[in-house]
Amino acid sequence: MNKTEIYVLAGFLGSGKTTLLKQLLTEEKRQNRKVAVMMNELGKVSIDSNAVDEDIPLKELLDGCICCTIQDKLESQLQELLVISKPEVIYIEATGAAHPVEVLDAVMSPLFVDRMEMKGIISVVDGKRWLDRKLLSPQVQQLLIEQVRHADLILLNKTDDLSESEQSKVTMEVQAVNSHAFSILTTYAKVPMSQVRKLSSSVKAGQARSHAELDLKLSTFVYQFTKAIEQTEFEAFLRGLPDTIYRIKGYVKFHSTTYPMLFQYSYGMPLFLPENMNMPQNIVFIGENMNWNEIEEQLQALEK
Ligand SMILES: Nc1nc2c(ncn2[C@@H]2O[C@H](COP(=O)(O)OP(=O)(O)OP(=O)(O)O)[C@@H](O)[C@H]2O)c(=O)[nH]1
Repeated sequence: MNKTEIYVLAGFLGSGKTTLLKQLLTEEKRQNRKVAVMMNELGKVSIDSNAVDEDIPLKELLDGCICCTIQDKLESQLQELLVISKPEVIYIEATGAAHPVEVLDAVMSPLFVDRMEMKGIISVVDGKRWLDRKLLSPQVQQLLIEQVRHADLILLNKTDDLSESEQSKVTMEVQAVNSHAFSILTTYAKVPMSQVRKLSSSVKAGQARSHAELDLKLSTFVYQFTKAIEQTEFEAFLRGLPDTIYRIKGYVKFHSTTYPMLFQYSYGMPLFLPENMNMPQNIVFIGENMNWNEIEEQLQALEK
């Protein structure tokens, strides 16, 4: 099964996400790739959807943020795209108010995570707004920083509004917040497609890297259980996890249960909910500075 590549376009209101989306769609079309788009806007009516040509499957999530109020809707629409349209790539434009960890969380559903390859988060930064960020409320400043901190590729956009010294200042400040992501100065979000294709933020079981290698940034890891495991051993595994794991969710089958249980874990708190049918035993992890290889070994040990 060919997996669909997923890219999340993040960045504050007005930074240039839709402008970027248009560039990417033009380039994908030129390369004859099958594309789909999901757009999330906070208002009741779509403003940016005319940026997408009619022949591209488009799902719109209006009047709510994908990271909170309309997560279920996102799940069903994404599943429909993955199962019916089966594009080679899906671009998801998040609202400017979305936190990257929560967007990843909303997108990586254990029900169909094996159909997709999370390629990464591309954050667009409005250079002037970044330099003037002290004028914004502390919450908004924090959001701007989080959107940069968790990105896999950063576009320092609207450079036509910046002097050369301001461009260097934005570059230095952004790299100080996130030195792992490639950052690039752009006007009208013109980014070389080769930079976009290079991204890869997910790790799948069996693909883990060398032992010492940490994923220094935010990354995701997917494991598929093939057997039932012992609940007490799983709970002991959870207690030993580092606090840089923000989220785990998925379906886990225990020796004591007939069907896999829905399992949710955020910021250290586990929750188990019984299911009454067989679910794919995928489990999704989202964390930062993680050696997923170690986690994979511990999970394999639970299955022995
Ligand atoms: N001067 C200048 N304007 C730009 C640049 N990139 C985008 N814009 C303009 O900035 C405005 C906002 O761009 P969008 O791409 O709509 O930004 P967005 O992040 O999608 O905005 P929201 O959907 O409101 O969050 C538009 O008028 C763009 O034409 C740039 O590099 N320079």
